[in-house]
Amino acid sequence: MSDAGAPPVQARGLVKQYDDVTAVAGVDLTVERGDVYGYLGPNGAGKTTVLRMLLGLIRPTSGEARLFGRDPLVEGARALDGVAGFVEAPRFYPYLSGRKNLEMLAALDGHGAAGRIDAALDIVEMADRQKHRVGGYSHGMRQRLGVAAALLRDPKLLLLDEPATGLDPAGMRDMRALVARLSSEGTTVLLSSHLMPEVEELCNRVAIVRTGRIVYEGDITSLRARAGSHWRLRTTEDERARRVVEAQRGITAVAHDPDTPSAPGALRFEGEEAAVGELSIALVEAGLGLLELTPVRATLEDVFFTLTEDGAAVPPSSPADSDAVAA
Ligand SMILES: Nc1ncnc2c1ncn2[C@@H]1O[C@H](COP(=O)(O)OP(=O)(O)OP(=O)(O)O)[C@@H](O)[C@H]1O
Repeated sequence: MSDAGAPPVQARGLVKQYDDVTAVAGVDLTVERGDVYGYLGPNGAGKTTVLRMLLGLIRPTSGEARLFGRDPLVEGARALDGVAGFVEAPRFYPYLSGRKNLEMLAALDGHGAAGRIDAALDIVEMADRQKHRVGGYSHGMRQRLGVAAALLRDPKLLLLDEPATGLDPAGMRDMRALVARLSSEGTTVLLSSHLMPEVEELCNRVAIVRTGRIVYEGDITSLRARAGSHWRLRTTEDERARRVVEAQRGITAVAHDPDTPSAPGALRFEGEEAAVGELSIALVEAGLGLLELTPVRATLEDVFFTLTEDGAAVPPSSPADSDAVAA
């Protein structure tokens, strides 16, 4: 049953097992109204599989998904009221024009979709190419036509699987502008991506996934705060500098700085600004010349790689249910 206040997307304990491959290993996910939610992970992390389960295209091995409170496996097409998007690349008849493809989709969809074709083509800036055969479209134009097809449903929720992947820089910029525009007009968006800069630019919330499991979920601002920072120091005398740094109150995690190969004696450490200020005085008082003392802030890209690369601390995968229904 639909619930007027239910979030656009809610998943609890989603698991998808393919023989010995756990594609999705227990995903909890809530997308609230107005979110642009990034489902971010490297290739093979299970992004497409999650989107397929959310749309009811495949059956989870265990767990459940709701769209506006409706279960796509129980309510079928009705659960997809107000929901649109594409999983992997959108597909069209290549020998028909973009417009003809949209007309066919609109005829299947009903609900006034035919009346929205012109507006949808305008929004994705494809009006001038609508009469051309899709077979001659660039990848970016096909992606935009995919979004136009989704807009025919007048969606309150858009699910987009890697919408900018494979696009050239201009195509990426156009796609990002399009998503930002749809969001500003009130559409909730869930998009998958393997590109942190894209998610950082577009999304207010993010789930970072690795081998089917969420390793971070929350808003981008908190993720940025978590990125942390350290300091880099170069002086005229490496060994003595290290002793002064290690003796300084408030300074921790002192180590050689591997990011400065041209200066093998460079140090890195952590500390509040006040302690670093005192350290700089102590260094000068010890007769050391300061060549560099720089705060180094980790980027979100760094955090993404730390969370998703092999060896990152992730709880072990739980065995998936055995009563799988093959999709
Ligand atoms: N139908 C299937 N049968 C067997 N294994 C599958 C199937 N679909 C996906 N997998 C496996 O599940 C894992 C997750 O795949 P999925 O396509 O969801 O990842 P993804 O994050 O979307 O990656 P990509 O960005 O490369 O598409 C992969 O190891 C994949 O090989």
